[in-house]
Amino acid sequence: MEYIGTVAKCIYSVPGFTVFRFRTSQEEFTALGRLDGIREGEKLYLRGTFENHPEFGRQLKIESWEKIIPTDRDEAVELLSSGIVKGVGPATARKIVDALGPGAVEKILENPDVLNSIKGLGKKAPKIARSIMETYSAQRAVKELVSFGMTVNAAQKIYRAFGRQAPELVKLNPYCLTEVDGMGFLKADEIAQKIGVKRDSRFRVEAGVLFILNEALWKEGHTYLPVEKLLEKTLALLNKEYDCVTREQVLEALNHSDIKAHTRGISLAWAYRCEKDIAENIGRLRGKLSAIDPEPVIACFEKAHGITLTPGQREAVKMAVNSGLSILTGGPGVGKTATVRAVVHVFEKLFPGKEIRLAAPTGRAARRMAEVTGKQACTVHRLLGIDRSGKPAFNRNNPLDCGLLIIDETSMMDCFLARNVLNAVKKGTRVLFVGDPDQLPSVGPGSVLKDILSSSVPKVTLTEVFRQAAESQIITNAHRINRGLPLLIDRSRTDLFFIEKDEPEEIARSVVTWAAGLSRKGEDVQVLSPKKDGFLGTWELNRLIQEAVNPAGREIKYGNQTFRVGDRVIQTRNNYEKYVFNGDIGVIKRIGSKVEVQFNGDVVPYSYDELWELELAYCISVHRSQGSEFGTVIVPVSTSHYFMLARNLLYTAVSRAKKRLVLVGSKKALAMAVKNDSPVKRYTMLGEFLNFSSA
Ligand SMILES: Nc1ncnc2c1ncn2[C@@H]1O[C@H](COP(=O)(O)OP(=O)(O)OP(=O)(O)O)[C@@H](O)[C@H]1O
Repeated sequence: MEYIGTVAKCIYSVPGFTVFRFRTSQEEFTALGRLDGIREGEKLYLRGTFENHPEFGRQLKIESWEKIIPTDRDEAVELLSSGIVKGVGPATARKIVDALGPGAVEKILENPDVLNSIKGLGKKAPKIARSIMETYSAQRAVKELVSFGMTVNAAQKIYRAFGRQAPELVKLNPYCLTEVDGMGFLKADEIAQKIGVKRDSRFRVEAGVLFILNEALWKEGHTYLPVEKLLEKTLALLNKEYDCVTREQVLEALNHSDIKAHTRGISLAWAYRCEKDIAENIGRLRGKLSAIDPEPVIACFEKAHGITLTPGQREAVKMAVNSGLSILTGGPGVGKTATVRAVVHVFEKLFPGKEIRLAAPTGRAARRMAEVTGKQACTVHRLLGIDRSGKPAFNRNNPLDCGLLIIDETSMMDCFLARNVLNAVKKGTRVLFVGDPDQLPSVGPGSVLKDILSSSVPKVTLTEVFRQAAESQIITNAHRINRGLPLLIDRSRTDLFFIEKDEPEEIARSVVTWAAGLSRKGEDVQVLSPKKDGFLGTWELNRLIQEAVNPAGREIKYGNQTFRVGDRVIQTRNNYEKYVFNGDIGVIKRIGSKVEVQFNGDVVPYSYDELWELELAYCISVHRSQGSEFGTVIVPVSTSHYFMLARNLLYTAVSRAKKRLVLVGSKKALAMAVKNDSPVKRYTMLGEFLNFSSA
């Protein structure tokens, strides 16, 4: 349906999205869509379809729109005197239209100098011209960008990023589009071809190299690629359709300021710098700070807690209180937490008055740390005071004021977070990293914990599983998996179940029955899947479990997901404005003009346009579950995701379960996963930087 009318009232507006009342000669209604820079009183052409919103009723969802340039005298006067130019009222507006005719606005757009010929406008002339240009420039730029072959949405996004010069910039180098959120190389390349950029242009080759390095960084965690690998991937990308780019051209493109060539290969310059910073910080912080014998204080701790620390735990306490930087590692149930408690106790006695800070990369891990140590713990983001723009308040110039900093779940720290943490530590502070290197690597780039472990930084690895922990079949089997041994299950006990099913459909049905049954009882239950797609992937299992546990109620559709009040959801990116982070799990409390999600007490509103940040969380990926523990964990194990069946994946999934683990699948798949110990190697520089600096 198409409509022409005027904007009667703006109701809600954020960049790229506006809700307003629209008045045509027949009726007035609410319209909403991806509009920018519209004002009350403006005349618009709208095309869209009416839909019925559960709360706001009938409203027009705009598919395309245009500001109409007035062509009759009254409309031209109305526009010019509508307030778009300060100080221009009806009299001046009439003067302009009298002089330039009913098409005055179009004439000004074509040649702003026409205003100079009108007597009495004086200094107002350039101001009027600028306002008119601005009013219509977005539309003109968007139109031109659309003519390059992009969608209106994409064109608006690009206009917001580059402003009025967007079409010129895109014509000059369409690969500048890769700087715009959500506009990768492939899209830019498509546009470049449409506007006739040569396939072997330097811009294209450079953009191709940067694309491959970014993909390697963000999708596979590599902070560099060996030259041959980079060449192979870049040439495959650029010569996919036609053989047009040579090896030499790619090598030449490596002389780009954003690219760093080094002994091992090629990095993005800033990623290289990041690992270098980590190594420099470690060099700055490491070393012996004291030579205290903590034994007498350890004895007090043992008396107070009624336990005797093992030799490994004693060594770890001694190491932590005397070293600038040290690492404590080990699998589940080996006494890491008890050691952390001892370190805190001993440090408090040895250095009274010095502050101790505890933190972990995720909210759930931080809460667990606080529970088990009885001390306050926070997320690393909060520790560093990371602000809305992602910048930390604590850094090299404004370091944290504490004597001891303990970070748990360090296997989850990617190189950017690790750099930020270490930047914020002043010399003299003792830093203890605690983690399990056999867990999956961090979601983000790098292999920080493993790389530091490969250096000569002081470390203690605990291996003995304590009696209490050994009583748990979950813990003993986690260790068996880690050692490549088959699972041992005592069916008379209730903490570990293996439900044997072969077909993916059967597995899915059983997973849903278990998940729905336990969550109806109010238990803390989490399904973990190795992948997103397919019958046993997170998308499909979420849909099935939602159907079983929350089939009806107030809902909102976004993409291929339906969110309902009561649904469990997960945040999928760090949002510093909302202070909600990748991996935080919440529950939808209300769906109105905003979707309100409760994360541990805080209710956070999401506008429709922000719903892409959320996913249903009845089932989440094993990667996302890192650093969290759940009462019951249910894991489908099928040969249908055989390529993902790696030992560290199963180990991570299993060790997320606190009280009960339910494995559903085939024995063959389970055996394959346990056997497959060839985790994909990440190409990182940190190990080399550290070994070089300590050599
Ligand atoms: N020295 C000790 N003597 C006796 N029991 C101990 C000792 N150290 C730890 N424990 C007990 O062993 C169990 C496991 O210890 P802890 O929770 O510290 O392990 P963890 O490595 O932190 O495990 P997870 O990573 O699974 O949390 C706990 O019940 C703890 O109280």
